[in-house]
Amino acid sequence: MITSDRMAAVDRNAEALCVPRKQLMESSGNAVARAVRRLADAGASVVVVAGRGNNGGDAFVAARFLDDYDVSVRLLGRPESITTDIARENWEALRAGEYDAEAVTDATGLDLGDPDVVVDGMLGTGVTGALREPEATAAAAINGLDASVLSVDVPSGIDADTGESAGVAVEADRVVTFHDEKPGLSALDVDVTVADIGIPDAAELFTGPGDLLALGRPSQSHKGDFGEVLVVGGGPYTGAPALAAQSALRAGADLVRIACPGSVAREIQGYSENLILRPYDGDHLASEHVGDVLSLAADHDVVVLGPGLGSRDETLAAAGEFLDRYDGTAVVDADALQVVPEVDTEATLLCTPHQGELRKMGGETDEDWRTRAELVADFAADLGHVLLVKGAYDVIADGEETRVNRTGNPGMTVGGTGDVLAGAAGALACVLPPFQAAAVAAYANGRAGDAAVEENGYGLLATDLIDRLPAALRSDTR
Ligand SMILES: NC(=O)C1=CN([C@@H]2O[C@H](COP(=O)(O)OP(=O)(O)OC[C@H]3O[C@@H](n4cnc5c(N)ncnc54)[C@H](O)[C@@H]3O)[C@@H](O)[C@H]2O)[C@@H](O)CC1
Ligand SMILES: [K+]
Repeated sequence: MITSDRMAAVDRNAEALCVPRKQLMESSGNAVARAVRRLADAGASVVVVAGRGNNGGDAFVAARFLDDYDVSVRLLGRPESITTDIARENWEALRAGEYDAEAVTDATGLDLGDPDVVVDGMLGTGVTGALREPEATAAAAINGLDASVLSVDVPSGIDADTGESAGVAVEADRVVTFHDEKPGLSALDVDVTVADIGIPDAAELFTGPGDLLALGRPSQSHKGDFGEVLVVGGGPYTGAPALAAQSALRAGADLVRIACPGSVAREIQGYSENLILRPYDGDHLASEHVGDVLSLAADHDVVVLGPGLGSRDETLAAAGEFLDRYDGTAVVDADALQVVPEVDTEATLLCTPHQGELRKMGGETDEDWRTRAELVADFAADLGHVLLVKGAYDVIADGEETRVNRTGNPGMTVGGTGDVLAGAAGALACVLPPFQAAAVAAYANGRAGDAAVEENGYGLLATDLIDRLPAALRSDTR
């Protein structure tokens, strides 16, 4: 099963893995043509009704693989309004090849005749809301025929994720869907063929630019939409919570506060005017602070617990008590990680251990990343939390899904990069589910590190990563 959003991400990842979209479209169209061959013999009459998006593009390709059929293609709308280059190029191929391919601008002019087969390539995963004109009239016309109706990817008008339609929809006899089942199709009473279109497994297993699409920022965004993060850290180390906080801001959080000992607050006060401090007395986290930190945490979307906390017994005990009583979302990093296996919490945790910390948590690791991915997935399932295990290949697992991140470089073993990753994960967990937030955080953090090394060579500083996170989080940057 794959959702439309995930399919778009995988499609983009495939492109980044040297399998361009136009090749996917060619494979999709070819799969549709093969389905027509199973429905009717050569010479049969086929009408292809195409929309202006890539669903239509697939249908144009299918027509090219049916030269021994009596095929006519009807584009709903003007050719100039075709929304993608790859669909337009496939339209132009039909026109250049003098296929029977015409554009109709209103469905009243759409005369489908009495074909043996109709290929419904009007709309696929790009549909939003009830079918508008001319698609609505065209769908009704298609439903009125006694032809075999074959829908491309999804019956037009049906939401691929829910199987529902907001109005009229094509009643298909058969659907050829691509790459993987769509959740909404199993709800329909229709024969579904899942066609392999050559998307490498790597496009799903490895993080890539497609994973950033989920971050699309709605234009009309308001302050507070992108979340408020509370960093709970500092103790023997003062820089770590500041790095995590600045990273959370750069990764898109609207506001970040740091709950830290007074001794730490005095140190980092001058670091940056972007940091809002909530000091508690003393020089390390202890159980008497837990109540206040919990009520502070309640006013934030995500907590980042751990940077620079140190590993005094009473600090670890306090971290454990905080997690026992906290029921929100928390990124747990550094010294706080070791208490996670003991806590029994309602909280949603996103743990970011390196391999040494993973072992201290009771997990197993392995030099080979494939073996490591399996071990981490099993441990995540046992823990019941999301794990992001840092390494040359980062492994992200929640017990159901596993993803591997290949961005990053040896220069990133310098101190502080873990705090930057934790802060970025905290900001992303405000706007994404924790597993996705972890995958995107690993991908962007490594990408920022690669950009830093590309520009300055090795000798990377954690602050170099922070400055490069915004670019690393944009799916349009190369
Ligand atoms: N994502 C992938 O991996 C692949 C996708 N492919 C095809 O690409 C399709 C998705 O293409 P697109 O994203 O371009 O979207 P679609 O082609 O599904 O539809 C987008 C077009 O329909 C219009 N539209 C949206 N809602 C409408 C409504 N309610 N009434 C009338 N018109 C409406 C939009 O304005 C846009 O022009 C998939 O269904 C599949 O057929 C394939 O090429 C293979 C690979
Ligand atoms: K369709």
